[in-house]
Amino acid sequence: MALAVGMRVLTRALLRPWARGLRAAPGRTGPAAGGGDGVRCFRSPRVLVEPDPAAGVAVVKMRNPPVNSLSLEFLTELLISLEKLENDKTFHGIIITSDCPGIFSAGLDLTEMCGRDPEHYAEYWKAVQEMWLRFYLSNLVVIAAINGISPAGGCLLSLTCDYRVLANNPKYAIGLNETLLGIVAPFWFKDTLVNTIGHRSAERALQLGLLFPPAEALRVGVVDQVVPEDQVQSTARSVMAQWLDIPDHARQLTKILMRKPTADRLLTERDADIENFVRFICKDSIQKSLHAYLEKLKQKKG
Ligand SMILES: CC/C=C\C/C=C\C/C=C\CCC/C=C/C(=O)SCCNC(=O)CCNC(=O)[C@H](O)C(C)(C)COP(=O)(O)OP(=O)(O)OC[C@H]1O[C@@H](n2cnc3c(N)ncnc32)[C@H](O)[C@@H]1OP(=O)(O)O
Repeated sequence: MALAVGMRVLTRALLRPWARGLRAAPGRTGPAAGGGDGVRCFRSPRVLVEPDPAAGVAVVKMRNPPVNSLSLEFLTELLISLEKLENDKTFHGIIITSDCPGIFSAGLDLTEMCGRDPEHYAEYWKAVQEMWLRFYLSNLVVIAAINGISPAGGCLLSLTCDYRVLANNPKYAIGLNETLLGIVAPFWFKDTLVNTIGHRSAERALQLGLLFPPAEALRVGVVDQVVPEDQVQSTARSVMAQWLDIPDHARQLTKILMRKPTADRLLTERDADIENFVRFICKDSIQKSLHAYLEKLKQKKG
């Protein structure tokens, strides 16, 4: 009993620095509907939360069609959903997955980084940082059930999770492919990849902008498991059950021990990182290449 209380105090002390200033901004979430068992179901236009209170797990489905690009509004809704689940003692784990067929997330929303003013770029980048910090340091067990392609920011979101299950579909690929767009993955994207697959593999993947198909993703360690498409959700559920078997305080403290130095680096350089991003993204050459890339995506259909 005394040990459990001591652990709770220690956990709070360790988590406190991240709790401050990391609250999600108010957004357009819909009213929470009371479930029959007293557990709240969260709804918002772009995030569907399916709670399983008996298991202590919620499935968070991203539905920002057509490609789950991480727009400012979508990021805000994701953060609010995460915060609500973290604040509800019923939940110990979340599974993040996509409601858009064939696409986990197309990454950062290119329209947020193209043709806007510096204030907008700063606001957007702060939201991207927030997404990374909040998911990376979440006290919940977070498992990615990756049921579609997951480039760049989509891969980053997966990398913040504790475990990644990828559907074995040759059309799907995952990786930080920023260099292919003529942009540079920021240091905290890089650090997260290095922490996951090691320095040498990360260097090669980042320089070449590699998007790994399932077998390669598993071999290099970008994902932990590749399973048939129809088993992605059930596999995520059974992995979650294993993780939830571990005493929560011990697991949470270990997660923080492992991730704190990486998160601290961004926390101490957060404003400078925003300034760097704004300077970089405002460059004519970068704007031109992002614009051309967006046009190419649009013309692909026609
Ligand atoms: C020294 C260093 C100093 C400083 C560094 C400082 C800062 C660093 C600076 C920048 C870092 C930025 C990091 C960026 C991270 C990112 O995530 S960038 C985004 C990367 N994503 C991609 O490249 C994916 C692009 N999309 C696709 O490849 C395809 O859309 C798809 C494979 C995901 C899906 O293909 P389809 O199903 O065929 O769908 P369509 O291609 O037809 O797309 C439908 C629709 O959606 C629009 N769209 C697609 N992706 C995005 C996106 N990421 N953002 C916004 N919009 C997107 C696409 O244009 C189509 O639009 P419409 O034609 O329907 O209008």
